Amino acid sequence: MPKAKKSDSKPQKASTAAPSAPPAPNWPPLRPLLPAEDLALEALVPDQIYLIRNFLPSSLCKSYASFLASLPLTTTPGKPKKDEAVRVNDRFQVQDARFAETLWSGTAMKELATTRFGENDEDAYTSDGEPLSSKEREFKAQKVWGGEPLGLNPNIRIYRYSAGQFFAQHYDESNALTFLPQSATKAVPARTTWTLLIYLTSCSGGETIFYPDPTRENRNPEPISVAPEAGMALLHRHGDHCMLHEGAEVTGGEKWVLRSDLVVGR
Ligand SMILES: O=C(O)CCC(=O)C(=O)O
Ligand SMILES: [Fe+2]
Repeated sequence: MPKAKKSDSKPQKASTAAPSAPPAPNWPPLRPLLPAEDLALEALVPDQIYLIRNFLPSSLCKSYASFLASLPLTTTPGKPKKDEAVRVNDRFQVQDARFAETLWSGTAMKELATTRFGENDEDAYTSDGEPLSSKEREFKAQKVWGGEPLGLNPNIRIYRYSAGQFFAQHYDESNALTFLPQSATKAVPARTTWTLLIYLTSCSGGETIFYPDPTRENRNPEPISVAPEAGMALLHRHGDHCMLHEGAEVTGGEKWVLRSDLVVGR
C-alpha cells in the first residue's frame, strides 16, 4: 500500500489571506430544515465516525448544488506538494465565520453534538434508570470531541467530483486557530478535532472509505465504506486519531461535498 499522505486542510489565516481570497458567497438560506427532534447523531463507529442523516433535506441540497456550481471552482491538481495526497476534484475554499456559525447553531448540529450527545446510547441512563442530564451528556460529548465544542471551522471547502475524480488515501490534520464563539466577545485559542463532510448529492461510486488499523484481535479489519447520500452529514475524528481514508472514484453523476471541521477549545 502506498504511504498515505496528509490532506492539505490547513486554513488560511484571515489576516494573511491572499488579496485574491474570494469574498464570502451569498449563500442561500439553510431553510427549510427538518425539525431537530427528527434527527439523530448515529454512531457508525463509536468515537470515530458519526452520521446525521437528512441533516439537510434533499430539496435544499439540490438548490445548494446548483448555487455552488455558480462559484469559481478550480480544478486540482495542479501538482500536489511533496507530502500531499493526490486528489482530483474541483474545489472552492473561503473563510466565512458567519456561514460556519449558521451551519453550527442554525441547524441541529450544535444540539446533537452537545446537549443531545449519546441520547440513544445504551449507557444513556444512570444506574437508577434515570436518563443522563443534558450536563452529563455534554460531559460525555467533550470526551469524544476532544474538548468543549465551540463551533465549526470558518475555513469552508466545497468539492465537486465528476466521473473519474477521486481523493486518494490520506489522514486529515488537526489545525490550531483562534476562534470567536457566537456568544463571546473575545477570540479564544482553539483547534480542530473532527472533519465534517456534508454530502449534497448521491452518485455512483464516490464512497468515503475508512481503513481501520489492524489490531491484535483483528489483523485484517474490513474497510468501512460510506456511500454519499444527499443531505447526510458525516463527522470523523482527525489529527492523531484520524483513520486512513479516501474519497473513492466517482463513476457516475456528480459528488458535491461541503467540508468544515469541528472546533474545540484548547
Ligand atoms: O470526499 C470525500 O469523500 C473525502 C474528503 C476528504 O477526505 C477530505 O476532505 O479530507
Ligand atoms: Fe480527508
